[in-house]
Amino acid sequence: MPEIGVLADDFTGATDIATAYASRGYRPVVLTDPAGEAGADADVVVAALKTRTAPVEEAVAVSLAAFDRLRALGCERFVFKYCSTFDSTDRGNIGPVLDALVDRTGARHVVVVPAFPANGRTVYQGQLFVGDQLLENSPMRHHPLTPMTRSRLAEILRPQTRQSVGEIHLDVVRAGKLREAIDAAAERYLVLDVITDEDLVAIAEATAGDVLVSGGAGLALGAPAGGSDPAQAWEAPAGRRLVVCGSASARTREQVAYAAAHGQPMLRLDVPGLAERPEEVVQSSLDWFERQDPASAPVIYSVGEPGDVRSGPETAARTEKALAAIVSGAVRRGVTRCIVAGGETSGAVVGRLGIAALRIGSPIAPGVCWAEGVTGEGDRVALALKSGNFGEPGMFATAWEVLR
Ligand SMILES: Nc1ncnc2c1ncn2[C@@H]1O[C@H](COP(=O)(O)OP(=O)(O)O)[C@@H](O)[C@H]1O
Ligand SMILES: O=C(O)[C@@H](O)C(=O)COP(=O)(O)O
Repeated sequence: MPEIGVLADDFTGATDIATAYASRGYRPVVLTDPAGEAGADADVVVAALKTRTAPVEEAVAVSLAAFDRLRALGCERFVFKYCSTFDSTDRGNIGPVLDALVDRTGARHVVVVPAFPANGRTVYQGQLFVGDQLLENSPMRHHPLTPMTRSRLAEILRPQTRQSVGEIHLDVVRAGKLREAIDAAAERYLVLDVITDEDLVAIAEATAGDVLVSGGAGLALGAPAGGSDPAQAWEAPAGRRLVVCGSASARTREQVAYAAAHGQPMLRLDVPGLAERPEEVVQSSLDWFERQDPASAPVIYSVGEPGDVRSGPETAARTEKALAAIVSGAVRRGVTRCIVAGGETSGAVVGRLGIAALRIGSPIAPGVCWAEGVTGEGDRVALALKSGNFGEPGMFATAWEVLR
């Protein structure tokens, strides 16, 4: 029977926190279709949602439905997983989803912990840093869907919620009386400072009895050790490889540049062409893929440099749809192993493939792992759903090595 239910607001976030739980000795399963089955041995069930940029009402409805499903599966403690860079806007839905989950669970306090030190996300004096930069000065400032122009988390969250938001700073997190500080706080949501993994352990210990916590995969990294073998490698299906990138993030652009410099076949998706002739663009991309050396790992990407990002509300959705159609076509042409860069993009790809659940396999980098699913047509595929800003620059070439 699962104990922990996670609502992840995008698909890369879902495999990010699932791989963190696996590294702590838990047996997570990621449900990419809320109606999917968790399996008998899962102790953590992660519901992968595509709500990060959804309108508030839709995000709340989808999250509550997933919460009810997790509770029906037996989960008793819940994690609302959002991005380690707190991706949202004033009209964003982290606040409204939290409010709705508070109503459902009756939680008196909910911690807000996006920090993920291994990936450079830390919180100090309530401000989120990416490496040595404040969030607002980091490349997240230019994200096509959720540009982050402030760094103080309480200031980002307050306009989104009807609840009060406070902060608990590092000296208190480290003083050994964090539970008392949380209980004494007047505010409902509490932004916690975190600089190291030890701080995450202190937070996990202090909140072990909380019905609801919120944050990034760091919440799982601090969790007490579970009972199973962390190495859950499975045999990857034989077949062709493909990398698709719908992420405009700085790290993905570095990975694209690295792959190009190291001889991987590269195709830049014709994003402007999608407006007029989407099917033709998808078909010509698949024709290009078929012409590549079957032993290679071709890369199809939509942003090589920041100037490639096209504005317009339809462009992002069109690009996601095209990349999803390309992966689906490529799977029909023998692809069994695929890296997908970008959270929204990953949601579109997994949805199009008709995969209901993902089993977690070998870790690739902090926050990134191989995951296995079965498509609606019955094909077994290995996917690495990579957050835009995660992974080493060379991972499009090296990630395959950890796949058995
Ligand atoms: N050239 C482009 N112009 C405009 N939007 C794009 C372009 N390429 C990708 N996008 C969109 O940008 C969004 C990137 O979000 P996502 O896939 O979550 O990446 P990340 O993980 O970096 O946030 C997607 O909706 C994608 O379709
Ligand atoms: O917490 C994180 O940073 C990731 O798990 C995450 O949510 C990634 O989102 P994208 O960068 O949009 O892939």
